[in-house]
This record gives sequence, structure tokens and C-alpha cells, in this order.
Amino acid sequence: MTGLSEDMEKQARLLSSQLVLGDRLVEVAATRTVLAWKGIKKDKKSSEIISFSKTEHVPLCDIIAAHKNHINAESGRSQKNPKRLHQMHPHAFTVSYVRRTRRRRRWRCGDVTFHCTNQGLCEQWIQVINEQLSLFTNRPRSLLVYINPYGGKRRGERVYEQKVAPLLRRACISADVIVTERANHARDHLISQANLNEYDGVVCVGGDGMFSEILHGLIIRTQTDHRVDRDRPDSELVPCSLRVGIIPAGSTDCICFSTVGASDAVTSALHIIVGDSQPMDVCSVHHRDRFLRYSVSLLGYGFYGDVLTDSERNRRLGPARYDLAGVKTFLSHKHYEGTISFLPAENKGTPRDKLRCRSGCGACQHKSSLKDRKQREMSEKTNLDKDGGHGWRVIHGKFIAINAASMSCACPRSPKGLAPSAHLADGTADLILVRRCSHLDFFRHLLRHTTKDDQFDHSFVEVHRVRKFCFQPRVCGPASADHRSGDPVTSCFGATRPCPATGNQGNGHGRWTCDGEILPHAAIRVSVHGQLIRLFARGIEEEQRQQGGRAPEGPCSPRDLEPS
Ligand SMILES: CCCCCCCCCCCCC/C=C/[C@@H](O)[C@H](COP(=O)(O)O)NC(=O)CCCCCCCCCCCCCCC
Ligand SMILES: Nc1ncnc2c1ncn2[C@@H]1O[C@H](COP(=O)(O)OP(=O)(O)O)[C@@H](O)[C@H]1O
Ligand SMILES: [Ca+2]
Repeated sequence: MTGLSEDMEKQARLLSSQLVLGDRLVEVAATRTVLAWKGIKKDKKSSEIISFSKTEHVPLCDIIAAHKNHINAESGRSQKNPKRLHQMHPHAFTVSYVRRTRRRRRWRCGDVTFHCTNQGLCEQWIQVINEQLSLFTNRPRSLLVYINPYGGKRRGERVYEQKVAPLLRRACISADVIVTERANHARDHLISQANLNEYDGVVCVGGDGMFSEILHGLIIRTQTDHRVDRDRPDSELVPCSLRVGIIPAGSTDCICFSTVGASDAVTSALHIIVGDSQPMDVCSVHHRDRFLRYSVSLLGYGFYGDVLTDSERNRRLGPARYDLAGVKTFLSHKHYEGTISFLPAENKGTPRDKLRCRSGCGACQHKSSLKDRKQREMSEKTNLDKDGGHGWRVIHGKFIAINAASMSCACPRSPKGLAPSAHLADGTADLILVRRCSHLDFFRHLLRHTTKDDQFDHSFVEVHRVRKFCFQPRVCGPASADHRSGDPVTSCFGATRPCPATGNQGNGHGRWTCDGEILPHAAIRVSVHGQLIRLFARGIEEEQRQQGGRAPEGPCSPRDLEPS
């Protein structure tokens, strides 16, 4: 043997043989974890086989599939293969694999084609590789796909057909596709019609709003199946068993960007195919004892609530509607008065620490058990706190914005996100309070979302890592007895009085945007549910750097025959 690599020698080979790759004779070997090959040639003097090139390899977990090639019978050879070598190796198979590109965290499909001496050997290779892939039980076989044809720049259907469907076919994954016909079509279908037992996952083609539909469909279906009362703010929610893949085709696409590291359809499709799994926190939002919505990205009051409200009027502008509304809202420079009460998350880091949530994040590894959660609830009840009692803190003030993010909310507009240190799956959210300040100061704060500077390093911004919070806008007329009592929970959800001017508590106040949807109430109560849902993603991967500072092209730079 020529010795492909020391590592390979330690593992049992499932198959190895001499094949042709391009114009080279190579020795190829497969183990349970890797496919590797190395250029070989015959020594003219001794007639021994010697190796002459470095070993190249693809980890099996990065392989999408192996397929037989149909070689043009007339010419008797493929374009790249020299005639004599090919005559001796007339059969071929192609291995498709995940190739990391130099463009930030984008994945592409690479192909490598091997030629064999006989059909039997060719089929044996295909069988061995595909058999190993079938042992990866994390990979989906069957998916339910929802496409929002009107999301973002209205390219959802085209993106799916041109970029995603061919890859799913290559990976032998079946897909039932539903193009939505109205808002909430996907949510309602998931709640009451879809036979979820038939699928290994759900795919959402659209933006954060469309993902929110899928999220609601899955969570509501799961809670209904388990008879959990969603209206009770303290209900323990049951995690959803199906994973969700996001093919970005929306306006912000922050959930995709924050969980995959790129806003790119092919990259997302490849994360689905290799069966990645990324748990994610979900916030439940209640008004008094009524469930309102779930949130995974931005719950924003004041500035972002106003941006969203204004942007809805210009939906036809696509993603640009947010920029226009952003400028208008910025110029109006409003602030809102209210009381925010929150339960700090202990021993969970802070929103200003430098620990970023990355693939395999340590802070997200530990999912607290039911016992831990019960113990925490008990200690919340017994630990009296100087500010609000029961461990809660209370802050009253005039705010330009109140933002809560249970993940970083990184997106192409703001690559580090609204809450750069927030974690995807640690059971907490970062609460950002932007107090009334000058126009120029608020502009400086906003601008820092697009640079490396710390957007929280301002006297008018304060940040807290929390498990729960509630907000009460300043009530019209004299404050209610409960509000004055200082008990944060009662004051938020007890006898807040409707505004006598409008008869409606929410009117005249700012509004909350919840993952892009406007909430009907300003007084809300929010709890973070750790790891309630899983995505086909692996979190943002650390940039791999080689000497010279460039990211590697692929697992080992095997020849890539497909244009990206
Ligand atoms: C001066 C430049 C300031 C740039 C500030 C950029 C901050 C960006 C933070 C983005 C957080 C995104 C959180 C995600 C929310 C999404 O779930 C949600 C729904 O997404 P979907 O439409 O895909 O369904 N999207 C949103 O809520 C949209 C938020 C977009 C906000 C854009 C704000 C632009 C502000 C521009 C201010 C300009 C000041 C100019 C002064 C002359
Ligand atoms: N067929 C449809 N017609 C109209 N609205 C839809 C349809 N399908 C989904 N929606 C709604 O469109 C909204 C925006 O979708 P999304 O895909 O997030 O795009 P964007 O990022 O541009 O807001 C979501 O609230 C979703 O409920
Ligand atoms: Ca979190």
C-alpha cells in the first residue's frame, strides 16, 4: 500500500482501489469517517506503485451523495479524461460534498468524479459510500416545505426551484412543497392539517415573518398535542420535535444569518442536507392571562416598533421599506414612558461580555432540567430583592427604545447584531434599554450597530441579561394601586387601567414589534423558554484561518468540478 495517511491506516478500510481522477491515477480509500485519495504512479525501474501527491480527503459527514455518471457512449470518454486512461476506466461515479468557500461562511456543493475499470467496482463504491451516509440518522429523508412567494424581493419560489430543489434531489431527500396563498396559511396548515409523522423536518422559504408562522404552527401544534395551556404565562412548554430549515428569501433574514452565519440559500440547503441541529430559545409574550405571540429575534418597543408600523405601509418596496421607515422614525425622535421589570439571569454572563455564541457554544450546552427550573422558581420566590421583591428589578423611565433579543439578531444590516453577545440557546434574553437622549447621541448609538464599536458604551444605554421581563406603559390618569405597590408582576398584569381618553390601554403608547409583527398591546409579560425549537443549523462557525489569513477552500481542496 502507498499509505494514504497515518490516520486512515488506523481505521478499517471499507473499500480501497486504484481509480482515475481527471488525468491522474489515484488510490482511493473509504473508512467509516473519511473518503481519501492520493496520486500514484508506477516506478519505471522497479515497476512498484509509488505515491507522488499529498492525500486529499473529504469527511464522510460532509458528503452529500455518490451517483453513477452516464458517460457519452459515442465519444467513449468524458471531456477531461485522456483517451488511454479512460479506455481502461470506462465507468465513473461522482461524489458530491460540502465545500467551504472563501466568501464568509458560505457553503457550496463540490463534485469529484472517479473513473473505474469496471461497472461492478463503480457500483460497489457508490453502494459503500451511500450505505455509510444512511447510517447518519440525523439526516432528514423527508421534508415539508412552505414557500412565501411574496417575501423579500418575491424570489422565494425561484430560489427554491433553482438552488434548493436540485440539491435535495441529489441528496435523495423527498420534499412536499406548499406555496402559501395567504398570510398564516403555513401556520394554520401546521396546526391542523399537516401529517407531521411523515416528515423529518420543515423548511421555511421566506423571511423572519414567514419563519414566525412556522414557529407558531409547530409550537401550538406541540402544546395542543400535549394539552399544555398556552394562555398561562408560567406553563412549561414542550419542545418541538421537528427541526426547521430556513431558506432565506425575506427582508431581514436575521434568524437565518444568526444561526447559519450567512444569508444564502445554498448554504442553508446544505446545512439541512447534512442534518445539522441547533437548539434555539423562544420567548413567549402574554398580555395579562392571554397568550399573544412567540418571538425568537427582536421584541422591540419604541423605535423598532415605530419602524415596523411605518414600514408596513410600504410593503411593496420590499426590504427598502425598513430603511425608509428607519429614517422617518429616526427623524421623529420619539420617546415613551413606562416601567420595565425584569428577572436577571444569574451566572449566565452579561450582554457586554466578549464571549460570542459560536458553533458548539459552551454557554448553550447545558439545558436546565425540570428539577433545576423548579429549584430556580422556588429561589425566585424566596429571595427578596431590594428593588422589586422576588428577585425582580424595576426601572421606570423615558425610553427611545426597549429591545429584547434572545439571540444576537445579526443580519446583513448589522453583522454583529443588536445584542452581539446574546446566546442562541442559553435560556436568556438580552434586554437593551435606550433612554431618552439627544438626536445625535441616538444616531451614534445606531451607527455603532454597523461598526466594531460597542453600541452599549453610552451613558443612556443599559443592558441586562434576563429570564423574564414585563413592561407597563405609563398609564393615563393616576397610577393604579397595584402599580404603586411596587410588586412588578401584579403591577404589570393586574389592575392596569384603560386609558380614559381612548378606552384602550394600548393606544397612545408605543408599540411592540415581535419578529416583525406588531403586537396589539403595549403591556406585556415575556418569559424565555430555553431550547424550545431546533433548526437545521450549527450556529456561526469560527472563521477558519490558514497561514496567510485565508479561509480554506474545502475540507482538503479536492478538485471542484461545479461552478459556484
Ligand atoms: C445609521 C445606520 C443605522 C443602522 C442600524 C441598523 C440596526 C439593525 C438592527 C437589525 C435588527 C434586526 C432584528 C430582526 C428583526 C426581524 O425579525 C424583523 C422581521 O424581519 P423580516 O422582514 O425578514 O420578516 N425585521 C425588522 O424588525 C426590521 C428591522 C430593520 C430595522 C432597520 C432600521 C434602520 C434604521 C436606519 C436609521 C437611519 C438613521 C439615518 C439618519 C440620517
Ligand atoms: N401567500 C402569502 N400572501 C401574503 N402574505 C403572506 C403569504 N405567505 C406568507 N405571508 C406573510 O408575509 C409576511 C412577510 O413574510 P416574510 O417571508 O417574512 O417576508 P419579509 O421578510 O419581506 O417580511 C409574513 O408575516 C407572512 O405571514
Ligand atoms: Ca438566548
